Amino acid sequence: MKKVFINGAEGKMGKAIARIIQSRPELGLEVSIRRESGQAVLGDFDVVIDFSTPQGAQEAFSIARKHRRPFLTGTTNLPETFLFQMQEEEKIPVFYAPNVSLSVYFFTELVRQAACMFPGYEARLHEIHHQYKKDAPSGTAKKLADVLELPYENVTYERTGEVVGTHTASFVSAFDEITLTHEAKNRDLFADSAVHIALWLMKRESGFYTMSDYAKFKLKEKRK
Ligand SMILES: NC(=O)C1=CN([C@@H]2O[C@H](COP(=O)(O)OP(=O)(O)OC[C@H]3O[C@@H](n4cnc5c(N)ncnc54)[C@H](O)[C@@H]3O)[C@@H](O)[C@H]2O)C=CC1
Ligand SMILES: O=C(O)C1=N[C@H](C(=O)O)C[C@H](O)C1
Repeated sequence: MKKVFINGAEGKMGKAIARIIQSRPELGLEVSIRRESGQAVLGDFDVVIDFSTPQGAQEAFSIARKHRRPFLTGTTNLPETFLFQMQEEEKIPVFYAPNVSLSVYFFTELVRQAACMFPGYEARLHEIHHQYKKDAPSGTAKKLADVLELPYENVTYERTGEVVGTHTASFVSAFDEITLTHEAKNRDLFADSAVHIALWLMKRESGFYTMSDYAKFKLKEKRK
């Protein structure tokens, strides 16, 4: 059994990840550490999965480096300096994605292609999330804004109810409008993917990995 250290363990994502690990023994994983803010880490672990806060992610990264264990974070709104630090990492495998879902990765590629297909159209982005979400716009919306070369200030957003996460890219002209929407219906979309990425990350060399690396691996695996 491989031991998983969940950082932000009592949060919405932390709990969903623990539930998936516990309900699927065939994955060969067990939760060995559940860390919340300020807690010391006692015990052994093979991989760190972090969904917490920017501060929590940086603490967990330091712990992963100290113990030389792979580190996966999906925490959003991370400072540029920390993103740079992760990108430069040479001691351990590190994975970061503002959205760990493969379907969102391919949705982002669709949006990239649509932007090429509709030059001269005005690109717009709108996202909707649950009332508890701390950052805005979402990490996913910022990634989509980068793809569309839109300033983050132009992204519109709503915070309401229990919405898991909806992202809409529109291409607008005076005569028509093309709309692409990804709607996450359940947080397990992210939690299940995070668990599979962690399994994959444990087999990687030291260095920095993103969804693009993971998607390439999955596509190759499918072709076999
Ligand atoms: N990359 C992705 O696919 C996804 C990313 N997220 C991101 O994950 C993060 C967490 O999301 P949720 O679980 O919804 O939030 P949440 O607020 O439900 O959970 C965060 C947890 O982190 C804990 N925490 C706070 N400071 C900490 C510290 N210093 N060390 C360890 N734990 C600490 C909190 O007590 C809480 O239990 C957010 O940044 C969110 O945007 C969420 C869903 C998917
Ligand atoms: O906080 C959330 O819930 C989510 N955060 C991520 C983001 O900021 O893009 C991903 C997902 O949309 C859910």
